[in-house]
Amino acid sequence: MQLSKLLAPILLKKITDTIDTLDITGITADSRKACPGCLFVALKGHTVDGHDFVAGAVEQGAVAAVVEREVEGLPVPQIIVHNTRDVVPILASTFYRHPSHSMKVIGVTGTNGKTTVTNLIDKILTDQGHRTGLIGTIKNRIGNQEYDAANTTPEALELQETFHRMKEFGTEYVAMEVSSHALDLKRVAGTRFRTAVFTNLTQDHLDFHGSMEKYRNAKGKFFSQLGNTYEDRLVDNRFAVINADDPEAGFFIGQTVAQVVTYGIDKEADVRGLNVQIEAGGASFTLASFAGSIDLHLQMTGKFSVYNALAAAAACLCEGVGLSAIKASLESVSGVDGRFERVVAGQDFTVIVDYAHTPDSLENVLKTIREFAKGKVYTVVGCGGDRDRTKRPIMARIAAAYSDVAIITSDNPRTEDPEKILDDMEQGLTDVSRDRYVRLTDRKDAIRHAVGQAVAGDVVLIAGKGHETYQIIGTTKHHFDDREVAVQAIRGEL
Ligand SMILES: CC(=O)N[C@H]1[C@@H](OP(=O)(O)OP(=O)(O)OC[C@H]2O[C@@H](n3ccc(=O)[nH]c3=O)[C@H](O)[C@@H]2O)O[C@H](CO)[C@@H](O)[C@@H]1O[C@H](C)C(=O)N[C@@H](C)C(=O)N[C@H](CCC(=O)O)C(=O)O
Ligand SMILES: Nc1ncnc2c1ncn2[C@@H]1O[C@H](COP(=O)(O)OP(=O)(O)OP(=O)(O)O)[C@@H](O)[C@H]1O
Ligand SMILES: N[C@H](CCC[C@H](N)C(=O)O)C(=O)O
Ligand SMILES: [Mg+2]
Repeated sequence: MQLSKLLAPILLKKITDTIDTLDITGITADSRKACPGCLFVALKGHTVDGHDFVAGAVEQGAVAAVVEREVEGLPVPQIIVHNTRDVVPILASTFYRHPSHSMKVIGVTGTNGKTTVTNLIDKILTDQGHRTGLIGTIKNRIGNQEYDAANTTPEALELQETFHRMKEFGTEYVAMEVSSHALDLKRVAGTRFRTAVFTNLTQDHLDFHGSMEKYRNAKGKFFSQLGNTYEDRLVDNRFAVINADDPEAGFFIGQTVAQVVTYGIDKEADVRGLNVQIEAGGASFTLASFAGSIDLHLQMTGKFSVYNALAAAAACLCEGVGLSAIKASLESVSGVDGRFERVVAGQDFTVIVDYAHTPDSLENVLKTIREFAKGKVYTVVGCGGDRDRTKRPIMARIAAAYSDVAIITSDNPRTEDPEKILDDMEQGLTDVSRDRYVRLTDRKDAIRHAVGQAVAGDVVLIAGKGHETYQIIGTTKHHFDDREVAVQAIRGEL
């Protein structure tokens, strides 16, 4: 693509040399991925500054660079802009010819439930015979082809390239998770969304956002940007699907000019779950909506699963999918990888692996378990290193409050000292008696201990890692799968 065409929509401060005849073959923000003929964009990161790698990118073949400040001695033209992070999503979307404009992209944001809701939306739309794509924490998928996901929401360049490949494949619908980091770091700024879904807002990521208000405002941007240009509104409908029961529902509704569709259980809503029954093997409810009412029996349990099903149903009702089709798809889902996943290896007690890594999700999962546990509840839980420190004592307190025994342990300590993370967790246990919790730094020891104590009728919850198949210690990823370790522990092979 001609560089001058690519730069047309961008407000430039200065160009250091003529670019009239320059064609570029690609764009990258990572010097290590620079190819001959590409454009390099220098981003200031949390660890390093991309401006320090412009020369390296040029050595690898970059023919021009977009920068915030001129780098001395470069043999290629430099395009100087005010903020490269603002510019990169526009460049990415323009380079790939705005792929999100020709698909219906349904984005899901919220502290908990994004992966589950996107998977449910994807299931309903795929069952309708649509070509679909999925972007999220566990994996990205185009048709039947799966790709590893480094982040829940990819950086703008990777995202637009993924959209491009989806479009080439003939994808009609994309269900994607939109994290608050992505909103803050402008990863989705170049994306046109058909629908924005809000699940809930509770504490997480305070290390990154600084306060709950800033965290909420980051998510608010998703709704304020939805269909907010005149041109956008002329094209087709935009929907904001909002959890009416969340205390912040009003805030999110107030942010958007899109058509609001609410869902909920406790409060009046456009798509409502009535007569909710939670059992060990699933959840039943009546879905009452503007399209009629229908009874549903989910294989997934917990009130939170009803919310996730309602969110997915509301988003798909906006697409004109019929209620009975929605029911059939939702009822056929046995669960999502690593979310309330049962581990069965011949034992006479229940073992559940779940991705609860926030105070709210842990509380929800434990409340659900408490509703059907006949015996004792053992909870294995840790908190991630290099992440929100303030959630650590809260999560430990929740684990102890709802369990007979809480086993606090490590969950991706990353570059922090695992013992310090456990010290932080223990701050929440100062008034909990010592026989109600155990501290075992090694996650294998913690799982072995919980499984070793459990007898018939008991429940062991292993929380925090879900689908993850690794434990990050320092900067090294070691293979670790809670489900595998649980099976080994049950079989006495640990
Ligand atoms: C805080 C955060 O989001 N960090 C992301 C960020 O890393 P960073 O700011 O440290 O980047 P950096 O290493 O300083 O590099 C700055 C720039 O220099 C470039 N560079 C760097 C080195 C080099 O040799 N050459 C070079 O050009 C880099 O490509 C980059 O453009 O940019 C990286 C490259 O795209 C991301 O992988 C990284 O995500 C890290 C792995 C991460 O853990 N992110 C988490 C916090 C996150 O985003 N989580 C949310 C989900 C949360 C949830 O769902 O609950 C998510 O969407 O995944
Ligand atoms: N609607 C919900 N409300 C509260 N907790 C939920 C909800 N849905 C799922 N959970 C809990 O949160 C955990 C994570 O669910 P899920 O992976 O769907 O969320 P997520 O928002 O994608 O998380 P992440 O931010 O890590 O990507 C689940 O394992 C479950 O414990
Ligand atoms: N998306 C979340 C995942 C947390 C998963 C948990 N296992 C941890 O490592 O803290 C994050 O990056 O904060
Ligand atoms: Mg997710």
